[in-house]
Amino acid sequence: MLHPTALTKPKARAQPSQDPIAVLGAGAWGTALALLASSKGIPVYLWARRAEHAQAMQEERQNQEYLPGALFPEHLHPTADAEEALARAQFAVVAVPSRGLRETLQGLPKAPAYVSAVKGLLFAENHLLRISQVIQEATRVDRLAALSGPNLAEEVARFLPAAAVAASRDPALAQQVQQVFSGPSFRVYTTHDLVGVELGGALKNVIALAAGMVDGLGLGDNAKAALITRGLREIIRFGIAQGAQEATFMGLSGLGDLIATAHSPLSRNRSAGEQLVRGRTLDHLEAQKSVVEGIYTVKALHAWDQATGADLPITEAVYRVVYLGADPLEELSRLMGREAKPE
Ligand SMILES: NC(=O)C1=CN([C@@H]2O[C@H](COP(=O)(O)OP(=O)(O)OC[C@H]3O[C@@H](n4cnc5c(N)ncnc54)[C@H](O)[C@@H]3O)[C@@H](O)[C@H]2O)C=CC1
Ligand SMILES: O=C(CO)COP(=O)(O)O
Repeated sequence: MLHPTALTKPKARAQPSQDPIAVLGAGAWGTALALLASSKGIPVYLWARRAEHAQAMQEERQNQEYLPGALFPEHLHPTADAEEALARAQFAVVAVPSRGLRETLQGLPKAPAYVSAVKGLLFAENHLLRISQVIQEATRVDRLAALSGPNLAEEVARFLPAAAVAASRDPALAQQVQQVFSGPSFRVYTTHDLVGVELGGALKNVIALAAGMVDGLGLGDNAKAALITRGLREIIRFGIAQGAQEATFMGLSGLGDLIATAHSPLSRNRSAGEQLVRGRTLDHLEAQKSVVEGIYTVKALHAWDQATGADLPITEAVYRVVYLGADPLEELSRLMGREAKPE
């Protein structure tokens, strides 16, 4: 059911000139993106790895498992047949969690271009890999983009207003993505800063874990504002060292996503942080049905920090709480007691 304040959903109009897209991964976010494009009349093939999941979505015309209640428009075609999904796709949106992504892509037919909707990072063979790099390695396709921003899937699927940024070094691809997903409830900007957009989306999950810890410990709004601000500074410092542009992190995929994720009760990363300080175990969080990407991103960043000596104090504190069982209040005093310096 539509939220009373939802913007007018566009009437499904057939646009035969628009080629289909494939969405790989029928979780909450893949499904929300599929809804956005298909509600504009663009044929969307939503690929699920499990045949029974695809079949259930075909019969129920919704994704009961990951996004219940959002009914599928006629142009949304759930399928477990990757050949069918990718046959005529102008591009494939990748919405599979970072773990298992490489193996998943290696087993599928190729698309002419890929758009990462994944907010994660991998560390392998002493290298930190952004998701577009993992996609490139797995598919050998060079036309790559990322779509990122403050986009909680449940809100996007209810056609509540939201905005995102489509990043690609190929301006035509960024515009293609912009055109496919733009609509009355979803405004898409473009940028060429693929590195910045991917890093902003991935690293904010670590700060969201910390924000959840602040909530769980009842440390207050001043503490959370300080964490978000200093967390953003940490993201910017790291991002610039990786070749990103500072301005990108002040945009939707940096500050914007941090605000949404660090505050929203819908964010799985924020609530994972809250649950951890209230005694939930890492095993429990990993066993949950829905992915908590920050848990893996913080591990990858820690490995990178160990290998290179990057300066990531908040990230390291989160790592120690999540993986070493450190006391979050001790980690906080360690952060508060760091050497005094100018802002
Ligand atoms: N949920 C959200 O609000 C948003 C999520 N994202 C990002 O999108 C990505 C996907 O997230 P969600 O759709 O929310 O996750 P989800 O947990 O709702 O669904 C994950 C989907 O991937 C499948 N899957 C799980 N492990 C797999 C594997 N090893 N190989 C192939 N498929 C696998 C699951 O069956 C499920 O269909 C994540 O990187 C997340 O950070 C980005 C923006 C918003
Ligand atoms: O990336 C998101 C919102 O932009 C979703 O955050 P969670 O994965 O924490 O739910």
